Amino acid sequence: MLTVDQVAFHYSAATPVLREVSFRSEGGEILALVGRNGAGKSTLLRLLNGLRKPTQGAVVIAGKNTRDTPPHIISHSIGTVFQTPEQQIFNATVRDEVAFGPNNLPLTPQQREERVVRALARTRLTDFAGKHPLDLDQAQRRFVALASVLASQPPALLLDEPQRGLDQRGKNLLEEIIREEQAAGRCIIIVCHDMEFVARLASRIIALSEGRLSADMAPVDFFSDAPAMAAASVEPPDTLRLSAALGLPASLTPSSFADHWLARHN
Ligand SMILES: Nc1ncnc2c1ncn2[C@@H]1O[C@H](COP(=O)(O)OP(=O)(O)OP(=O)(O)O)[C@@H](O)[C@H]1O
Repeated sequence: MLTVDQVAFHYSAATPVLREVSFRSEGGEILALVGRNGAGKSTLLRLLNGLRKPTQGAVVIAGKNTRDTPPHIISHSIGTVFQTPEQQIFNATVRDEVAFGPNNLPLTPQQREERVVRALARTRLTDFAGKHPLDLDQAQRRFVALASVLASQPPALLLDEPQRGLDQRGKNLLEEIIREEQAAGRCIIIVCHDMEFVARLASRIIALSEGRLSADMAPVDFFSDAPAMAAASVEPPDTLRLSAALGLPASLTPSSFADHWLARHN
């Protein structure tokens, strides 16, 4: 469904930002894109959603090569929630914002309505449908941006620091929605600096270091690999540190830590 093949990119000829980046996803998985500031994560997102074209190599999403497909067509295959929701919200009501995607798809009025109602319900925005999105708080605006992407039902989702600014309830809701999208077979790519969130959710970690792919690993392997973490400037989540300190098998979540602990003491 998603192929990134030997991609290189530079904004100016002198400084390559991405080099020889390749990975694939068939969907039904959550890819966490990690790396230090300036490693090229946001640039890679812009290549994935077609806002930028690779200098070399190819990005192909749901059979469409971004090189010869306009971004508004690519957006039917890969929906983006930007780091700052204000970057993408432009309608005067939450409902219109969420309806924008479905209104541009070949759907019946009833199908459009169903998608909007469902996306509003999933993001707990039903009661705010008539409000101006910019009258909502920061966390709700993030969910407006997410709802508008969900309503279009693209096969792939790009989420840039989606958990930022959310309280625990918001993070739980976000996690629930991301897992549902994964279960529906979509490919979800999350740029994230929060390693607790990554450890809980990701099925794969794609790490960038100075514009190169430095790791494409399962989280449990990545968080047990000190050189891989150092290259991406990443610290392991607390449960991993604790399990390492106690000589227990690597645990990505408190519940798996508890299982290993109880297994040792029973
Ligand atoms: N529009 C641009 N024009 C020129 N250089 C840019 C532009 N955007 C980013 N860069 C440069 O490209 C490199 C990669 O930046 P990018 O924003 O992709 O990294 P990042 O991994 O997303 O960083 P962060 O975690 O801080 O968001 C950096 O050196 C940055 O200064």
